[in-house]
Amino acid sequence: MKKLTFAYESQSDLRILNTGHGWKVEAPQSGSRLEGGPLGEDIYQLEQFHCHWGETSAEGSEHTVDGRAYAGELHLVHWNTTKYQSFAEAAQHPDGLAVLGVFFDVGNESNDEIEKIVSTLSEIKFKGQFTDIPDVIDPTTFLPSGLGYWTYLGSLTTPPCNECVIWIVYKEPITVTEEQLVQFRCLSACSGEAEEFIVKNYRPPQPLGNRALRECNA
Ligand SMILES: NS(=O)(=O)c1c(F)c(F)c(S(=O)(=O)CCO)c(N[C@H]2CCc3ccccc32)c1F
Ligand SMILES: [Zn+2]
Repeated sequence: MKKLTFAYESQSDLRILNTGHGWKVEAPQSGSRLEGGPLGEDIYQLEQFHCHWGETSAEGSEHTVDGRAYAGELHLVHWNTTKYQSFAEAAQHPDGLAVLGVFFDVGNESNDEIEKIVSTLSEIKFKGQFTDIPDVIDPTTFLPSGLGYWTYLGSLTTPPCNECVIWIVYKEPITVTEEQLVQFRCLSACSGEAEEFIVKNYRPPQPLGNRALRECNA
């Protein structure tokens, strides 16, 4: 496969939302582009990013490697702007979306970019709340140093689970702290006073079936 190439811009004025299933950062009309690798000749534009976690650090990722789960997984969701006019249209086609997955390992040093997200979570405790992220976010800082990845054709892991995703999962995890994951788990799934914490929001891996998995050791 050709090398995966990023043209990621630092993003300011990003909005973070509590979806009731977790947090997501919207980057509409972002100038951040992804191409190459398994993406053929098309250009994919960053639409949003979010992440998945578990109630303990023994679980939380939506992919496992030889059966091993990681403490969480960041997803950078892109859509094919070469072929389709909107995200919604792209989500109806097998080559519509490209989602970059980055595993979280728990370690001692907190991830500064994730800290910019964590510092806003107290303002979006309840479902439906949103706030602006004051800092500038550079999505490339979420990526591990080693850019080897696995890729396969799969689906959204959230309803409607359209089979429209070219998954690109990095082999090397990034490090976050237990405290950062604890903050994720303090988000509430409800909009009202009732507090039902989003302690886990990952979908367990599904059978690979006859899907072909390819890898690139960048
Ligand atoms: N793991 S995943 O990458 O499959 C995945 C999610 F897991 C997830 F939670 C979300 S969401 O937007 O936070 C909640 C559902 O809309 C999306 N959002 C996608 C799905 C629908 C939609 C519509 C507009 C923009 C992004 C998305 C998602 F692509
Ligand atoms: Zn996801």
